This record gives sequence, structure tokens and C-alpha cells, in this order.
Amino acid sequence: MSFTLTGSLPHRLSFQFQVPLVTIPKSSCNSIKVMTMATSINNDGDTSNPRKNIPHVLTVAGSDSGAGAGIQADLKACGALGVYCSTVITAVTAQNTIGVQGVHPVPESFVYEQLTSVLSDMQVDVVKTGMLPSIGVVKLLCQSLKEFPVQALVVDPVMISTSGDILADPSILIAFREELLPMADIVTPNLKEASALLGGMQLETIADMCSAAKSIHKLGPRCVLVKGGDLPAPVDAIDIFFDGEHCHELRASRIKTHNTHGTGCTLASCIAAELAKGSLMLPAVQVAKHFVETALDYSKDIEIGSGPQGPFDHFSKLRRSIYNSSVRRGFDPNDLLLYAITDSGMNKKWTRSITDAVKAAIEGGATIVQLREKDADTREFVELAKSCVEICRAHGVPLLINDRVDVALACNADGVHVGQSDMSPRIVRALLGSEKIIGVSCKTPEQALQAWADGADYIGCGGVFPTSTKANNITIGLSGLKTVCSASKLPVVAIGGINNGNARSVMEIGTPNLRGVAVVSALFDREFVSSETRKLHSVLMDVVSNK
Ligand SMILES: Cc1ncc(COP(=O)(O)OP(=O)(O)O)c(N)n1
Ligand SMILES: Cc1ncsc1CCOP(=O)(O)O
Ligand SMILES: [Mg+2]
Repeated sequence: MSFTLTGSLPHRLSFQFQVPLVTIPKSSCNSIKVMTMATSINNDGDTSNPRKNIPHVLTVAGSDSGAGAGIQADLKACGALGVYCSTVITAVTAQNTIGVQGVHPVPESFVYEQLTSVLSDMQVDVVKTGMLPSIGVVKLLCQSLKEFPVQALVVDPVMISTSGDILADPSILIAFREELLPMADIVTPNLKEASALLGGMQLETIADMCSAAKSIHKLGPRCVLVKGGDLPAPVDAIDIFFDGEHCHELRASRIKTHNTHGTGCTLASCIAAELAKGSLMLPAVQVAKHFVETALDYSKDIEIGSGPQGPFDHFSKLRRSIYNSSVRRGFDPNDLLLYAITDSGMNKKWTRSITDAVKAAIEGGATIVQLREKDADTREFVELAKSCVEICRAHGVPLLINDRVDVALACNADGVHVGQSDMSPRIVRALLGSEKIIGVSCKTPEQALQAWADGADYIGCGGVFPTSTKANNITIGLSGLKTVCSASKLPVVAIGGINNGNARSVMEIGTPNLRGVAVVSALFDREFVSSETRKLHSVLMDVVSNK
């Protein structure tokens, strides 16, 4: 069902909105995405120039001068996920990697003025809250949200900074419990905040987190995410998500780094950004966790400031997606970590399209994709490749074509993978130019050196284990892989019979230029591609973060 609003704008434009009406039950824990399409119509009635609404998150939080957390983290997280972010600043803090040196709350009346300015004019989809320094600010925010309802409210109940500094008056708990949480679609406390919301309850185990999530849910939010980052040294970063019915245990690899300042703000902003794009709640939380895990991994060695907790880089993934620009991007060997190679036979068997298979692999954490479509007609292959290039580019994941330089040129793929009996990499380089990625299959040190001399960017080495995906392929074992890696001047990705049961043994052969695993059947000869990819990704992240 929809209704039409018409009105007029200044100058020569009039506008028309199609507004679908939806009713979402409170217990569904889904995002409430009401899509609006504004179409500008000129005086001739021409509708050829539609105005698009960009998903929009408003963050109501404090400014962090060091830009690792707070408003600055929220802006970066939303920007990295392609979502517009407006800001209402509740306090200005002087802080750096050492701690918080000062807090200057913005007068409550001026917080309200900012809220009114944004909400009365802009089409905000989701509001995300961070530092709310006083009861007065919480009350004014709730009042504004009643006056200008939005589709979802994400509450990060910031009370104490990770350096131990107090960021909100302790009396704020009453306002959280009585006013804000009943309006929230999700609240994302860490262990200390969950304990404070529940009057000091001890939280030491996953079972404790689950019962805390259930108790916080009784305060009114649709969903609760209790973050277990402070649990005593578990292997994974474990969070508990409660949707009013089930407790889900969400795991991500625990990255060894001191650059963790702003992870809470970033996680909540990513959830808000995904909800603004129309995602359901659980997938939004999963994407947010994956974003934080990847950003921490990419930033684990950066050095900003001299204190114990540094910020991380929100844009690592975005930078990887600037393939279309004229700037030479260079091949990033980190991209080889989880190399997903398609197989049309397998995807046909599980009745899914190649594009859906590629989307699912990326969702699960694939870091590079190769289209290996041995049976496709050329025309069909080019069309498929164009769609996959679009999908991969939107996610900052490089897309390579197996064997077919012509198809790679036609779809402007990021590169080509060739074997010993395919076109020589030297000719491929001459055809593709210096910007594109070229991979070469090698089983021996001699082949590896030749590939380097021919201008390859990486080596695909295998089959490491027996496989039925490629007929008559000689198996070289872990020792053959080690021999090639040791002789190679190039980064190497291992291939052949690799799955989440043996990937660790491959990655632990002890040669630093082995950068990942390439897999076909372990992802695509399975019913659920994204969860299989996620499992393998988790094994790989575990290995690399412990190196
Ligand atoms: C990453 C990666 N490594 C090796 C191969 C195998 O390539 P090739 O030897 O040309 O065999 P086909 O895949 O063409 O059958 C690969 N495709 N990708
Ligand atoms: C293309 C290729 N090249 C060497 S082994 C192989 C097949 C890898 O497939 P799987 O991951 O299913 O063993
Ligand atoms: Mg080949």
C-alpha cells in the first residue's frame, strides 16, 4: 500500500514522494526500512532526472580530538559503508592515545537546537547515540525522537572510556533505563556497561552474558548486543546477540593489536549504517563485526600517538576499491588471504546463480574472487563477468578471470589468472598493462622464478592436496608448497583440496610469503556459501593474527 504526497519547492521544481506504508511488529527485531523515492519533475513534466535518497545516519555523540572514537569514528564508519552521517555534538573532549584530558559538555539547549536543525530538515533513517553526558540531554533526545520519528534507534550506552575516564554522569543510568532503552531497536553495552545497567551484576562467562542480554531486553529495547571484548583472553571476540527469542553467539577473530580505540563507536555506527541501507538486524550486526575485525587487522601495526591505545584505519577497505581511478593502486598481497574461485557446475548443482554465489562468498569474508567458468559461452561469460565486477567493486574485492584475457579486457576485471599451458604471463602483461593483477600457477621453483621474470604479481601453488575439482592435477603436498614458497620472490596462494579442516596446516608451513588459500569446492560445493566462507575466514584470521 502507498500514498502520494505532493507539494512544491522553491524555484522551478515540484516534487512527488511515493511512500509505502509498513507496519513492523516490535518483537521482529528487524530494521524498519521505509524506502522513499523522490522524483523531481521539471516544468515539461520530464521525470528523467530522479533524485535519490542516500541512506542517512544521525549520530548524537561526543567529539574526540584524537579522532579515534566518538563523532569522528561514527563519520568514518558511515562514510566507509557508503552512508551519509549528520552529527549532533553533545560534548567536546580533549583526548589522545593516552586518555581523556578534558570534557566540555555542550549546553543542553544547544544540543536540542542541533537535533531540531537536523531532524526537521533532513531525511534521517537511523539515529545512533554515543556519549550522552546528562539526564537532560537524554530527555531532550527522547523528546526530539517523539517529535521526529526515525526508522531505528541504535544506542551505544557510553559511560566510561576505555582509558577509564567517566564520560557520563552516573545518574544517567536511570534515564537510560526509563527513557532511552524502551525506544531503542538495539543497545550495545560492553561487559562493564551491561553490568552497570543491571545494578552491578557480575559478568564473567558467556552464560552470564546471555542472561544479562535477556535482563536488559526486559528494559525495553528490541534487541541487545552484549560485547564480550573484556572476557578473560578467549581465542575469539565473542558477543551475545539477543533478539527477544534467541541468544546468538557471534564470533570474530581476536586481533592482537593495541589500536582498538573507537571499536565500540564504530561497531554501533556500522550497525546503524547497515540498518539505514535496509538490512535486517542480525545481518547488520554481522556486517558490523566483520567491518571492525577487518579494519583492526589492517591497522594492527599502524603507529598514531605514544599512548597505550591507538586508533585504527576505517578506510583500508575503501581504498582497496579505488580500482577504477587512474591512480596506480598496486597489488595488495593481503588480498590473497581467502581466494574464492567459482565453478559453474557446483553452483548449478546447488541451484544458485554465479552472481549470488559471488555475493555470498564476499559476505562471508572472501578477499579476492576468480571467475573460473570453463564451460561458459564467451558472450554469456562477458555478461556474467560484468555483473561480478560491479558486485566486487562495490565491496572493494578484486575480481580476476581464469584463463580468458579477452573476457578480462571486455569487463574491465582487475586481472587474470593463467596456468603453465595458458597464454604466457609476459604476453598477458603486455595486453593488460601494468595496473592489472596477474597470477600464475606454479608447481616448481623454476616456474616460480619464471613467473616473476614474466611480470606476475602472485603465484598460485598446488595442488597441495588431492582434489576432484581439476582433473589429472599432480599433488605436490605441503613439502612441495614450502619448496616453491621458499624459492619464490612473489607472494603465494596455496590451492588444491583446501578446506577449513586443513587450512591451518597449510598456513602454518612457516614461509612468510604464503599469503592465503584459494578454494573452490570448500565454498561452492556446499549449500551455504557465506557461512562456509565465514568459517574458513575465521580459521585464517586466527592463524594470521597469532603470527
Ligand atoms: C589462484 C589459482 N591458482 C591456480 C589455479 C590453476 O590455474 P591453471 O593451472 O591454469 O588451471 P585452471 O584453473 O585453468 O584449470 C587457479 N585457477 N587459480
Ligand atoms: C584449479 C586448481 N588448480 C590446482 S588445484 C585446483 C582445484 C582446486 O579446487 P578445490 O579447492 O575444490 O580443491
Ligand atoms: Mg588455466
